[in-house]
Amino acid sequence: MDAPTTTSADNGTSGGGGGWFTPRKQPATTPGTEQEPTEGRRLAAMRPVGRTSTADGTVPPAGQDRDPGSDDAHQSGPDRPHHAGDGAAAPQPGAPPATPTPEPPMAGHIPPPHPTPSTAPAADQVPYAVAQAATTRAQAPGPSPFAASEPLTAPTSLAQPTSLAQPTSLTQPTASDQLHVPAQRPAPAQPASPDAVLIRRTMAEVGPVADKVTSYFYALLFVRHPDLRSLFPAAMDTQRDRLLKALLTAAEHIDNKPVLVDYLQNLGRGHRKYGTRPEHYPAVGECLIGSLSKYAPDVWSGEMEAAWVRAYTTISQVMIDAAAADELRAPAWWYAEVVSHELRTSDVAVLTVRPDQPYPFLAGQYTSVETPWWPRVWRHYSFASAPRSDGLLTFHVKAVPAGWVSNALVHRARPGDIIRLGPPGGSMTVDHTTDSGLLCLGGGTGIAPIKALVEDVAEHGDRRPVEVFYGARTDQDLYDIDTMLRLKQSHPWLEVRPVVDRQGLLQLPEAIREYGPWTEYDAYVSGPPGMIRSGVDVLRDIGIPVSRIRHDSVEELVAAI
Ligand SMILES: NC(=O)C1=CN([C@@H]2O[C@H](COP(=O)(O)OP(=O)(O)OC[C@H]3O[C@@H](n4cnc5c(N)ncnc54)[C@H](O)[C@@H]3O)[C@@H](O)[C@H]2O)C=CC1
Repeated sequence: MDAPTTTSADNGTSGGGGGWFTPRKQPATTPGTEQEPTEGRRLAAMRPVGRTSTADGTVPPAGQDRDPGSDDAHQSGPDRPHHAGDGAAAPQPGAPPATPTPEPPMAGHIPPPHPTPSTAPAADQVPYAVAQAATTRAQAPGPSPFAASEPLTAPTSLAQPTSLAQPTSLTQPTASDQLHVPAQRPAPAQPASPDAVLIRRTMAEVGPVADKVTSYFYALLFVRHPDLRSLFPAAMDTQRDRLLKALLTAAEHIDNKPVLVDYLQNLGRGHRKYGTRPEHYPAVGECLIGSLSKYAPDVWSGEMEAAWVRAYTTISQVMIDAAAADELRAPAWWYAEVVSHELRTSDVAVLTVRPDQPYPFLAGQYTSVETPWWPRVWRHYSFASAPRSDGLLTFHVKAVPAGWVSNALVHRARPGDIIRLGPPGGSMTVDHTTDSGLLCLGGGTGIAPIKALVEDVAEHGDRRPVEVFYGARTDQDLYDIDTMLRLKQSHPWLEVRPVVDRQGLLQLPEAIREYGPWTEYDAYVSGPPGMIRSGVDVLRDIGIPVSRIRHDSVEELVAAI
């Protein structure tokens, strides 16, 4: 994600407010308690997780604590890439938002405030299945293999409304923080509900003017609720529409409850790090309705608005419930100190950090990262190792053109710097209930989570065959090949095959055709969006059912710019 970002709404809040929606359940904490009050204490109390301190209090090089195959132990080797990027032109900290002045809000558009949670439309509108899931989930990320059947990728771009009945292509960009879950679940083959029909009608109408809708939405939000501005990055140009896209994506999938609940719960949990509170949701809902009604005047009606209110109420409630449940078991974010920074190539660095509190995650997952140089700008990166006894976390970061976070992490970060981490996400994890082989495709820095998966299999002692195809553009770009070959030497069940592009004649996915058969393998694909797309195509073509193909959300990769 960051590593796959999973798409992530690198920013966001929810909120806007008209009062027509009242959260059913309020978290126990009061506004702000997650953030400022604890921040100073946590920074002051930064402590090692596991055994990382030496007798003199210094932190030893991360590699000293790792097993032979760790990134930290690795040396040499060319290297390379990472993530899709960090964004557009780097903004100046504190730069004003690129939002236009909104036209006067439409008077009387938002229904009057609803006073009590119990009578709020939300409570009644949340389907049982959704409500139940919202209260029973939010536990550990879980190994949740998600079987990928058709990539029901979220819809995406405002300009391209999609149908649940028609799995969208992997090319669809989406938004949100943990949007990758929906991309890999099957869509129910049932007729769209009346609300879904209305919502899609709106989407089709606003699609051609998506940019205007986005600009207006944020302008409205910040003008009406200036207090929410501080929850967003100073420069909004590259991520201003992620929140809106996430909401629209969710609304469009309002019929697909299993996918929607997973997605929204991740979204709700992920929004804790932005400081999002339940009371922010009505503000966002009001501005969402205001924006849509303004730009879809020909189809907008009371019936249409009611459908959106119901959808948003459901969406909000699931997010709020997930965040509240998460509050009981995990911090909104973790501070982490950089303890090791190794430049593998001119643009790829391997960073190891020590979180201030234990950080539970599963091999194959990713997290979001915020640097001190770009406040509130978050990017996703995969964990490059399975969970370690010393609690350290390693990331592979490639500095991409105009990438704020990636360039900061590669070229600016040094041991001692403090970054923040969001919660773990992603379902590209090993299913330990089977003994199927693993066919892994890692392109560029996409090798990071693949390495974690290999370590995970090794730690379980499964002895399952694991075949890794490691693709790169040049020999120098195989920055972690030494590590992978060391792992291979230690584990007879592991095969590692570097695949260097032959002037574009042979790219990673195609190389697997020369080996096999792979029909008994579970497949894992990690790398740039184009590689994931073609990788999934090749895997299906050689007979691996889509339900056995796992990858992070392409949308997140795209969003991780
Ligand atoms: N840093 C991290 O933790 C993770 C990063 N990623 C993603 O991995 C990507 C890595 O970027 P780079 O290192 O620059 O990789 P890259 O662009 O150099 O590509 C690596 C290899 O992937 C294959 N490939 C690339 N594009 C392809 C296409 N369209 N079709 C078929 N094969 C293709 C080629 O074999 C290429 O050599 C980024 O998009 C990043 O978001 C994914 C997971 C984790």
